[in-house]
Amino acid sequence: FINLNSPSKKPPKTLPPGPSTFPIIGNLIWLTKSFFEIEPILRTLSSKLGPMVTLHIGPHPSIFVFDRTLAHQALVQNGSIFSDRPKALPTNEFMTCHQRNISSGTYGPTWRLLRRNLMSEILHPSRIKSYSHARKWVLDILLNNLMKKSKTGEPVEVLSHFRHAMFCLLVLMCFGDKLSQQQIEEIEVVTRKILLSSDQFNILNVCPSVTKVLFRHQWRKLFQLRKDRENVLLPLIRARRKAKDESKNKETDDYVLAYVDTLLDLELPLEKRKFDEEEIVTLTSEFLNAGTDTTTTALQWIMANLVKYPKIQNKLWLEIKSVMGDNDDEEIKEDDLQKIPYLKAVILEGLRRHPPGHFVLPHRTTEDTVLGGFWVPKNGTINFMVADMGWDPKVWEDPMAFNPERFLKTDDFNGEVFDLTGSREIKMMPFGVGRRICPALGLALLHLEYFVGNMIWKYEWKAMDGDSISLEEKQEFTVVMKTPLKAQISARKKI
Ligand code: HEM
Repeated sequence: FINLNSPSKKPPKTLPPGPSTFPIIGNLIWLTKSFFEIEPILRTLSSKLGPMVTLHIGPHPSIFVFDRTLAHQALVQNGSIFSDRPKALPTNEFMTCHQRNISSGTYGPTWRLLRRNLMSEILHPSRIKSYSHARKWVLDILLNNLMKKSKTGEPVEVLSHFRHAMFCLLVLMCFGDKLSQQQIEEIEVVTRKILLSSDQFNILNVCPSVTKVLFRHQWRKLFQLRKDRENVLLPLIRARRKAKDESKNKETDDYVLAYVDTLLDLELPLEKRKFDEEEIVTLTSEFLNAGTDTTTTALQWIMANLVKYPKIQNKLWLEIKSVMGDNDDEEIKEDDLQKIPYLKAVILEGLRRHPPGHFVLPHRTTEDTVLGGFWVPKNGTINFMVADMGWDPKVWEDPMAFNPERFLKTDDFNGEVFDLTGSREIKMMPFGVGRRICPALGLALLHLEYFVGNMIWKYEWKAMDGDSISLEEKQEFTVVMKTPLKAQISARKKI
């Protein structure tokens, strides 16, 4: 790795290899493609060209890295150069109030302030603990809904139940109050609409001055989506501000600090003003997007594998039983989770085999630099092949098999519990690594362990007669099951 600012180094000026392309038109065509369409093309290119591949997408080269050692060199060892985000495409810029949120924010004081606020105010372990009654409330909703549905005798299509549970939880963390199921559903509908429509608006980013005329209906649709989001979220933000002003949010038993509370008084470091309402809508909507879809997707993949492989499900249940004893009526408490190492192994294996995102969010370099012997230009976009790293046969034996046992062999990890942050070495990176690593890694793992553990403890899950669970993938906002999981669910018999 060479820092080109060092005068003694002669920089190579060769970009990583890539396919030949028609200038301008070729660049524009890539812009219209989703990551899911690009992924297999990149894989084929990498098998011929090596661990780094360049595509010319839009005005700057986009570099894709397959190699975990190079990912570590870039994101961990040289994080200050590789942690910026590219300038947002026009449609994203519009939806994020000029990138004024965490995930698309440029590497600088505003991003730092927002990220630190989220991590210290909401994602700090003691604060996460304060939401434990919310998790119990949501677990009851989820278990009741699943059981109600299964009593009809029909196989249960679980995805909508998982998603609703995650929305109940994240909406509560975001806005503080237990909203009605109808209000939560409204938020769910508008958030999903925005997530699912992002590819549909890709075309608008090709010469916006032209598409604003040619595709004005599409632009109008995008405006309407932003308005719909505002209509649903703004009343909640205002209600919380009013409550704060009137009662100074007395620390009563019911009171929990919500994400929106922490945003109301925050001051933009450069502009020296508070965030306006539209910006707070963007930030709360980011919280809901980032927290619900990823976890819902992971939940579905993990439960699908437990249905597909009953032996693994049974082993997990027996291990839970060894901790819970005959307390069949009790749910697994959060403090009990760490006593069930096989549960952690199942979750890690789920995230390795089926990471919800097959890429990280695009990063941008702040300097000319060199990685893997190639030039990475300043302002170049660089991304990392998350799924491929978790499936690397040089690291993982029989990588496409679902085998949680691999996470129990601590000798493979120098006698330690597996480190997901990749700080010393990357073996997989479903949450990214380095300065842009998912700030909610701990919360996400807790949600997955708590809900998967309890769903297996309370119910037995079986495939429908004659049905084999298909692991085929489909790209939505995350990479989801092409055929959503349907299962027969029954209460565990007392033994
Ligand atoms: C299984 C669940 C989750 C997975 C697999 C996941 C994965 C990721 C990944 C891959 C990134 C991008 C890292 C990069 O660009 O290098 C990311 C960023 C982010 N995630 Fe998560 N995430 C999950 C859950 C959550 C939850 C529950 C929240 C919030 C409540 C959240 C909030 C964020 C935010 C704000 C960022 C942007 C960080 C930044 O740019 O500094 N995520 N996540």
